[in-house]
Amino acid sequence: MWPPPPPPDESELEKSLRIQEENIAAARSREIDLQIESDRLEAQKNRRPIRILLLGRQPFLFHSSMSQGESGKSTILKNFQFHFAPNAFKEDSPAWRAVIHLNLVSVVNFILDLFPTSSPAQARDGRVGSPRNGANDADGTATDEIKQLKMRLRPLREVEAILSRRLGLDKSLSRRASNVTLGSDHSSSTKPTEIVVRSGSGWKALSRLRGPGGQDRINETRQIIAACCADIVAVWENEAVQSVILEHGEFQEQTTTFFLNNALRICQMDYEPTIDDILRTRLTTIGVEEHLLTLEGGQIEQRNQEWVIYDVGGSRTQRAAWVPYFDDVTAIIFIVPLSAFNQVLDEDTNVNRLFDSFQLWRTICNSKVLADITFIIIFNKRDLLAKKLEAGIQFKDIVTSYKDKPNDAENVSKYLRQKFAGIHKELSPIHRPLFSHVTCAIDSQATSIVLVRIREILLRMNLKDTELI
Ligand SMILES: Nc1nc2c(ncn2[C@@H]2O[C@H](COP(=O)(O)OP(=O)(O)OP(=O)(O)O)[C@@H](O)[C@H]2O)c(=O)[nH]1
Ligand SMILES: [Mg+2]
Repeated sequence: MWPPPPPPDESELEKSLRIQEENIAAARSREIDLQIESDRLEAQKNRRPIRILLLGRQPFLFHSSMSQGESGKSTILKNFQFHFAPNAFKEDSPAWRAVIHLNLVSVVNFILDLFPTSSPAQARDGRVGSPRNGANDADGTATDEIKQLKMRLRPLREVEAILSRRLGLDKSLSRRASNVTLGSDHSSSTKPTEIVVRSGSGWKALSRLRGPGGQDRINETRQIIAACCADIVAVWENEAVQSVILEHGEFQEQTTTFFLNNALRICQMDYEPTIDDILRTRLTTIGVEEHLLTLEGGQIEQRNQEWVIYDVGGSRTQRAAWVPYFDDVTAIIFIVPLSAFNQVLDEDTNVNRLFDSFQLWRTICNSKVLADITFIIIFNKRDLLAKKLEAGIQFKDIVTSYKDKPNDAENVSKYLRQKFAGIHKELSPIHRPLFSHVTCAIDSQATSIVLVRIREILLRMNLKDTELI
């Protein structure tokens, strides 16, 4: 017990000396406490942030066809933010709402553009069509219902323009097949706009800005979308639209159909994006994006730990840009889209995407600069792999070494894990660990289990690096 009780026969002088000593000791103790606290804060400040490089394939943006959904780097990043920094993630909600609205509106505009109000032949001759209700005319002109919807939904053009501007959308990179119609060459592209944002453009902050009329204009778009709700739903439910969509398998794969299926909810004035909605957004970023994440939960030693996550472009032309980021990273998370096994590269249609991932993985494993770095592989898009295999696509037709193993997602994932682990082992002169996980990044619940494991690995590696263990 401090201070100890006074001796029973203490004189006045002894008492005053004792109190003086006790005060000095108490002040000293306070000083020590303050020093400990300040050392702790200093250590925290100097604590090395965990640096993570997210690698995987990225689209090659200057190809004439629309790029397909990629490995899911940004989706994994969103999962990290949602699980480990939920408050900061929530603050971005208005920005995500704008992106979701833009995803929805651009796909609606795209669909409407597929139906010309007059056929190309009529447009040439100046003839007026005689469309039938309920189905698309044989010559590709819009039906009466679609014509009316097109007219009523005209304000969505302005909404798309406003949202694109507010989000800093890069027009020179975003391609849209607005001149593609069913009456003309619809085989060339039936995919909606690819929304492209240049890295570092601070789009989240931009969409929140209260610049001259900034927030007002965003609110205006929300009102227009709410007013158009019934017509947007009608477009999606229209028979002619559905038959066009069904015809084109590629469109089916687009996550944008998710927003159309949920249009009624998303178009409400009081709509707040859910995590599922946010994980489905499609926002292609080119260049290197740096994201700072301050852990909000976890164990005491993990709290306020800073993570810097680099989302790095993966197309062949962008790979030289990676090199400066290799320095000083704690870990590389390499993302392989499992479903890409039967797709080719946009930039070279002779190269299968899966084989390109093998090649890329070889390069990374071979790199001397990366010799001491922790490697984590995420095999993503398990759901889409399962869908393709269930639809009858044979994995062994593309990867012949698979031979007669069962054509299901579990066995194919296992096989690919072994393949990638084999390359890693072959290219590691001395033993180094490899952590691999299979995910479906749009399933936040299931992904959280993987992320918690990754966090443990990263913290362990970081402590080892700073020689604390
Ligand atoms: N079905 C399914 N879709 C996914 C999965 N992971 C990501 N997606 C979707 O795939 C699309 C592309 O994902 P992104 O995370 O943007 O891919 P990325 O690697 O960042 O792509 P780029 O930035 O273009 O290189 C998004 O619309 C995601 O919602 C998954 O596991 N399953
Ligand atoms: Mg991305």
